Amino acid sequence: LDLSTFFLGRPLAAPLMNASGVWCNVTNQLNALAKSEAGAMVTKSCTLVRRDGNPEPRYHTLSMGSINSMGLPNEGHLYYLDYAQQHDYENKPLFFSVAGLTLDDNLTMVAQIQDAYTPAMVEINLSCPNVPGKAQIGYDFEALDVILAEISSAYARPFGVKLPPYFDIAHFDEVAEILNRYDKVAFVTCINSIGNGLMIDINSETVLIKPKQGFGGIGGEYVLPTALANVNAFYRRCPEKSIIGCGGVSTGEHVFMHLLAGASIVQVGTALYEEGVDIFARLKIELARIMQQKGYQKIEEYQGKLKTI
Ligand SMILES: O=C(O)c1[nH]c(=O)[nH]c(=O)c1I
Repeated sequence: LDLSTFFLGRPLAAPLMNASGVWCNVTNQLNALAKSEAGAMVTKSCTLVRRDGNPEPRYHTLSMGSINSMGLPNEGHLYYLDYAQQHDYENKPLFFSVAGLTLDDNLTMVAQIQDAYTPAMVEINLSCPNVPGKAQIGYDFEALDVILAEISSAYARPFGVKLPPYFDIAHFDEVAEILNRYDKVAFVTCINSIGNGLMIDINSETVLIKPKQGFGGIGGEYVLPTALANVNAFYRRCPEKSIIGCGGVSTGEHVFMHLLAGASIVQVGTALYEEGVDIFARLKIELARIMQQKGYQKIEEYQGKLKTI
């Protein structure tokens, strides 16, 4: 079965890629993604200069997902720009995740990316929940408007945004209204982890991760319903934009749900962290089997066609 599809006019062998932050911090991880069955790939969100991130333990596997407070550890934007310059874009598209600590840092980074004439597509991360003292831009609607205006005028090409999960219809309406003011925002990636969860070890009566008194972003099975809702909410509200789905994916059925909800590409985070890059081959087989059972030849036949009652 043919799992090929298109994203912003570029061909993808499969609608699957990593979630930023997972298996994409350093070159050997990125090379493994480039060699994997993923149809696209994205770099770890980067800052202007290299960061160690938060003290460890900062990631923990949970019964139905994960909790993390990595703290934006990354090699600095020039490291990923070097990687982008040597990437084989015929093999698969590369997305470049940017998470500047200030608006100026974001503008400096996108200017450097623009000057490098790299085919990589920029995903502005507006939803990192784990940098102490930094509120998520995605939850500050005025700051969201300002950063989109500033980047739209500084960066001449289409770009995307990585949003936090929203939980209120009024917020879907308000954020979509802001996004729709910016034609250059070509895609929206929903969702980032559900911020500032807490899990407890009852034997030691202790939290599981060291940073932020144990508070961290929640991923995995726990977030699937929230991820599907955010994908579908923005798919319905932003008809001119493409949606990248992220959250709760570990099987072909989850991929199918995200595609039905309106995603064009589906990202894998927690399950990729746990299983490794071979997960993409497994998800392709499982998705192909579901399509075969339903008599679908192409993804476009059902993509975004979720029925209501
Ligand atoms: O702690 C992190 O590095 C992190 N962790 C997340 O769960 N989402 C993010 O966007 C980031 I930048």
